[in-house]
Amino acid sequence: MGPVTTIFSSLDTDYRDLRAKAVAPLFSTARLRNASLHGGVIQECVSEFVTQLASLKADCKTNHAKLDILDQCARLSLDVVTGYLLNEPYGGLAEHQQLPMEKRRNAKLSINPFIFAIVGFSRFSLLPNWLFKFMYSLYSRFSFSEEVGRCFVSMDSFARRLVSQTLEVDPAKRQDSYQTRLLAAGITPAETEVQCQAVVFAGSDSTAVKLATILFHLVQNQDCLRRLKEELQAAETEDEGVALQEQPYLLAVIKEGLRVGMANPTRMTRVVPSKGMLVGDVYIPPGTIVGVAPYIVHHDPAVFPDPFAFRPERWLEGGRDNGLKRPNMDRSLLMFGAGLRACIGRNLAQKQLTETIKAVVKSSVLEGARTCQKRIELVEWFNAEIKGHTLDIEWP
Ligand code: HEM
Repeated sequence: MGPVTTIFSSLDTDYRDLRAKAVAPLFSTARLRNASLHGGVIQECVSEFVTQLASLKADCKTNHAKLDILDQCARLSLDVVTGYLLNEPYGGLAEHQQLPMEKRRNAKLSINPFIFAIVGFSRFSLLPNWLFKFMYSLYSRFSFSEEVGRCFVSMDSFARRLVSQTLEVDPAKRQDSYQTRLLAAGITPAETEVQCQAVVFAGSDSTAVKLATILFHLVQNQDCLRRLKEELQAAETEDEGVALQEQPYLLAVIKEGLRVGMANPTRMTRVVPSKGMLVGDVYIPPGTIVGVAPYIVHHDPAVFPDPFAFRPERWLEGGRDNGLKRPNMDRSLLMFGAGLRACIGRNLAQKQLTETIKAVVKSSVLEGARTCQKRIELVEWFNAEIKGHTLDIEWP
């Protein structure tokens, strides 16, 4: 992000760890659970998302129109990440609410160009660094538009305002947040602003792509949708607060969605440390850049037969033992990366997915819908892009 090294881009372990450890408690399961209870920020965003989906559906049905679920998911993810981590939703869901229905249905989230600009330069990220820098400077020159500039300014002033509001409050009385924690760890306000922008990008796009992919497959597999609804209804009639392990089909749908959803399809790179390493009987010398690509391992037919099919049942075969853990298959799941540099936001992402899918399925809003394309096509960069930035569904 400009001259600032973020949690993502840092190669210096101490630099990265100071920042990542400062914000880690925000992703605890207890904190996330509270935010998903009635009145919590995640619950409020999800509930608004479902309400909007229902009214957009009614309008689409009357007017035989299509709805872009990717854009709806992008609005939700943006508000969940900002509302939960920065204590103020950016306003993705509220945007365009004042427009007449027809315009609202066709309007796209205004901050998209900020997200796409970052996704865009990730296409060069696997090049050697000197070539990346060259390509990036060319790309920035030719892809820059006034709209992109406006989005960066808007995101910049959002982050600046939140950080300066935090600084106005006595440190002992500050509300817990991403910015509060970074400032308390001694990070400068200027850097904190940039780290906040980076996490907005990190958390919004990937979660939106995964969620839209799951909804897309549920629309295409109305039997899955029915089975999920039955499971959720049965859980509701039992005790309040049924543990996720007691909803195996929901868990299986999410796992399968995370497997087939390609938010980061290309290889996660690592550098072989000073002693070198053995992979099987192959010695890889120190300093070699190695990597594994989720696209390859998630679609390995030896592990996942018929790998491009969305089949939550594959996680249930063999019973409900171990909370659906299937070591042979789990080992091939890399959607959040692996090791010390794995995704720090995975709990938040999974919570958003779980709560949203539950609420969408219970609302019946996707019943009878169909997708406007057979399959999802990607442009395969580090952050994959769904072709055309659109996933339309309709209710015939
Ligand atoms: C389904 C949604 C998400 C997916 C698929 C995803 C995926 C990833 C992947 C593949 C990496 C790189 C891991 C590696 O190199 O091993 C990563 C890193 C990261 N993610 Fe996520 N992510 C998601 C959601 C989030 C959210 C919600 C946040 C925060 C709000 C977040 C914050 C980060 C950060 C800060 C890193 C850098 C970690 C580091 O380099 O130390 N992500 N994510």
